[in-house]
Amino acid sequence: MMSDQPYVLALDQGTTSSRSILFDHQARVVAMAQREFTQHYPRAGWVEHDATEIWATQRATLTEVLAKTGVRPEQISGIGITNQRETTVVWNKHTGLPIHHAIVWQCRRTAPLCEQLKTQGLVQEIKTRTGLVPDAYFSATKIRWLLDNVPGAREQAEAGDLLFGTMDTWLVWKLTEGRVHVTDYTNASRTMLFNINTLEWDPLLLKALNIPASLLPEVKSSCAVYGQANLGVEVPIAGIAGDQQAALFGQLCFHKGMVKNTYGTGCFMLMNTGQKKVESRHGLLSTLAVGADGGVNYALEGSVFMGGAVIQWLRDELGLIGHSADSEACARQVNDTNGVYLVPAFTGLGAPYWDPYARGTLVGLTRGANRHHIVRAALEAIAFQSRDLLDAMQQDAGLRLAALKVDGGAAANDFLMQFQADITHSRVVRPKLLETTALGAAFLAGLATGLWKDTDELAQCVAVDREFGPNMDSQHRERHYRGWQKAVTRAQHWAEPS
Ligand SMILES: Nc1ncnc2c1ncn2[C@@H]1O[C@H](COP(=O)(O)OP(=O)(O)O)[C@@H](O)[C@H]1O
Ligand SMILES: O=P(O)(O)OC[C@H](O)CO
Repeated sequence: MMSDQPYVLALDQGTTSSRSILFDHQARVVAMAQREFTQHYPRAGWVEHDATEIWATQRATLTEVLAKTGVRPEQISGIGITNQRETTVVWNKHTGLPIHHAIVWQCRRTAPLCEQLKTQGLVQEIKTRTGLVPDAYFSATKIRWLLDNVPGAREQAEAGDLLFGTMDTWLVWKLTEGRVHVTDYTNASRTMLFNINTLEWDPLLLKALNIPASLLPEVKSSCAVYGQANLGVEVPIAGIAGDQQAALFGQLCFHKGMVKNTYGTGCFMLMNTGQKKVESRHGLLSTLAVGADGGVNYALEGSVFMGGAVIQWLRDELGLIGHSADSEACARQVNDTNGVYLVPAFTGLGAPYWDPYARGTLVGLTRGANRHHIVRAALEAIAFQSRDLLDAMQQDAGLRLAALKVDGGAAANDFLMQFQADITHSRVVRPKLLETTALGAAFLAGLATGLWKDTDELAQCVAVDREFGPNMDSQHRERHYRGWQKAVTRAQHWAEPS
């Protein structure tokens, strides 16, 4: 079989773009295609995507990759799907049409509903059952909002006519032409409706949020055949994982204590904690991940909402740079930030602060501050937020990390990576292939279909590009970090709860 089907196709459905990447048996990228799609901001703090446009862009990239390479669908052993997590779409199962735009993970519209959950005394129940904190970030309150606000939705849901999905579920539904309604454990664990102890949808939370169970997909392992995609011939969909868990797998963090940090739109640091769920005492989440055998492992996660997105903001809203990559040269024009700190709390602060009312703040400005200082402060902010996560993680796990594995688009920035090593006093290890999210999905699908036989074989496919060693004296490091912490206090609790 291997010689006839030497390829695996990863569909990476991200927050700002849909990508398809074709890998060969050595996990080399044969071809890649990418399409951006529209970000809708109907009100301050609200973010939506059109799921129909997402499907169109994803399908177009798939077609493009095959056309570019001349690879035929029958040569593909399997499809792996990885996706922006939590983003919620609800559709009618008869027409296949979404009832509303998808509500994106970044969207803050359900913050008041989360306040209600807190006053109902559900904080501890949510934490124990789902590993999460009541925050607008997760899918549960987004589903509830759709049922309460889209005319007729509640009645249709009660009648069993509606289906819910995160983007993995939506893509599988489309690829199988409405035959399969499924998700995997990692995506389910981000909904705030899934019990990560029993590995089942949680009846108490469904009741508390008034969400009919008939909306929910079947939950399966991340490494399994879910159904056949119709690409002219049938190709098995054989791997699904939320993008951060896929990156953890793609970075070969199958075992307890291994950590990766992804610098994409947001920053997401995950530590595999093996078969044991670790409950954080420092504002991190417990979530599901994928173990070496493709089965369920637990992870600690720190989620930062604004990572590379702050660089896009410098580019698109402030016009300080022409391209994201220009941020590096711009930051290197100056030796420091001249006392400037930027806290990019544009959609509140995620871990470890969980403050939906925090807002972006630029502090420490003096007459000498220029655009180079601000750009440098933005890059440093990405690393400071990651240090917040790493400190919390090391305290929760009771260990000191020797090395941080990094990936994602902004990990290409050498200035950022060096500053990350300096400010965390850790080695930072960057792989040759930064697309570890897609790689993780490809690995899962390749394992499920027998393209690769085990994780030892996967390890042969991954190579290090560069390591960054810490090079900042400890006094300077801690003084600078204290400056960041002070700046964070200025950003917190800024917006008025509505
Ligand atoms: N060289 C760079 N320096 C800093 N940021 C970068 C660089 N290249 C890309 N980025 C940022 O990384 C993000 C894109 O990374 P990517 O992993 O593709 O994100 P996502 O999967 O979340 O869409 C963008 O926010 C972009 O601004
Ligand atoms: O699409 P990304 O890479 O920004 O990832 C989004 C995360 O999955 C949100 O939890």
